[in-house]
Amino acid sequence: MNIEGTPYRTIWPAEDGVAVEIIDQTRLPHEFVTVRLENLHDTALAIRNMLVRGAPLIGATAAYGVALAMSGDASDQGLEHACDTLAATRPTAINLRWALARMKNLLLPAPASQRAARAWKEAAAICDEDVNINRAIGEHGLKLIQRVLEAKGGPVNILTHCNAGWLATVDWGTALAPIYAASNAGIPLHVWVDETRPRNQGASLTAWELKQHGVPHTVIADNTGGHLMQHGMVDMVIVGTDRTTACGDVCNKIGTYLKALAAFDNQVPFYVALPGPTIDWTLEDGVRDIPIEQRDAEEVTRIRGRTAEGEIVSVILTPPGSPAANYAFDVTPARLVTGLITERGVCTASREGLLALYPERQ
Ligand SMILES: CSC[C@@H](O)[C@@H](O)C(=O)COP(=O)(O)O
Repeated sequence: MNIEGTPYRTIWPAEDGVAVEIIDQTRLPHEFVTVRLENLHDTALAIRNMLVRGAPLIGATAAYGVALAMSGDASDQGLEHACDTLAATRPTAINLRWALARMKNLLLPAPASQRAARAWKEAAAICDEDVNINRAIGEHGLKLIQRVLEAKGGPVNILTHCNAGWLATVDWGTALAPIYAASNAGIPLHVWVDETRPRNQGASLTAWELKQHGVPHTVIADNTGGHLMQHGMVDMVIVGTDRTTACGDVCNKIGTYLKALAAFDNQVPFYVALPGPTIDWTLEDGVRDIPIEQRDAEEVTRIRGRTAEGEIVSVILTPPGSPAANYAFDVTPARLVTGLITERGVCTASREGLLALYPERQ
C-alpha cells in the first residue's frame, strides 16, 4: 500500500537490525507516526494498547516480539516467558496463538545460540506469507465482485465493518483485499464503512486506507446498515474475522452479527475473508467456545478526535457514574454466512466447505 506515494508495510525490521518498526494506529487518521519496538515489553504493550491490531498483524507482531526477546534472553525460560507474555495481551484473535506456537515449535529444538537468528528469519517469513495470502484472497474475492457487476452493473456497493484492510494485516488486508483488487481492475465500486464504535476502526482506519487508495467510500453510523440493505443500497457485505471455527462460525468485531442478521433478512450476500491461520480447527461452536475480549469501559464512555483548532482530545460521552460494558467481538453463526473467501478459494461456511479447501486438516 502506498501512503502519499511511499510504499509501506504495517511492520518491518528497523534498519539497524535490533528493533522493529510499526505504524501507531492509535494516532490515525490524524497523524501518521511510526514507532520503534525495542524489546518484548514494547511489543506486548503495542498489541495490548492496539498500536497494532487486526488478527493477522497481531500474529506477525507477536512473532517479531519473540525475535526481540530471543535477542535478549534465548534460554528455554526466556522463550516460555516471551510466549506467555505475548499470549496474554489479547484473547480473541487466534492468529496470535498460531504465530506463537509456530515460533515455539521452531525455536525450542534449536540451540539457544541460534534462536535469535532463526526467530528473526521466521518472523519475516510469517510477514511475507501474510502478504501473499492476502493477495490471493483479493484475487478470489475479486471474482465475486465481478459477478455482482455483471448481474446489476456498477457501482458495486459493498458494506464493511471494522478495519480488515492493510492496517489489520502486513499488507493488502483480508476483507479489503478484494476491494483493492477490484479497484485496481477498474471496477466501479463504493464502500459503506461502518464507523465501528467504540474504537472507530471503520471511521478512523478503513476510511483513511480507502482514501489513500482512492476508493470511493462513505462512513456511516453503525446502525445504518440495515436501513441501507432494506433499500437495495448494499450489494454485498465483506468483513474480516479474528477466529473462525472448524464449522464456519465467524468471530469478528462487535456488531458484525447484527450486520449478518440484517443481510440475511434482506438476501444480501454476506462474505467473510480470512487467511488459513485464522481458522481454529480445535473449535466447533463459536458462540459457546470463542473467548470474547472485554476491554476498558472508557473506550465506550469516551471518544477521541481532533478539534477545529487541530488539537487531539478525548471527551466524555456519558453521565458521571453510568457503568459501561465493552465486549470487543461477537460471533456470527455459520448459517448466516454466504461464503468464506480464503487464499485457497471461496467455500461455504461449514466443516465440509473448509475441509474441501484444507484437506490436510481431515
Ligand atoms: C483482517 S483483520 C480481521 C479482524 O481482525 C478485524 O475485522 C477486527 O475485528 C479487528 O479488531 P481489533 O480489535 O481492531 O483488533
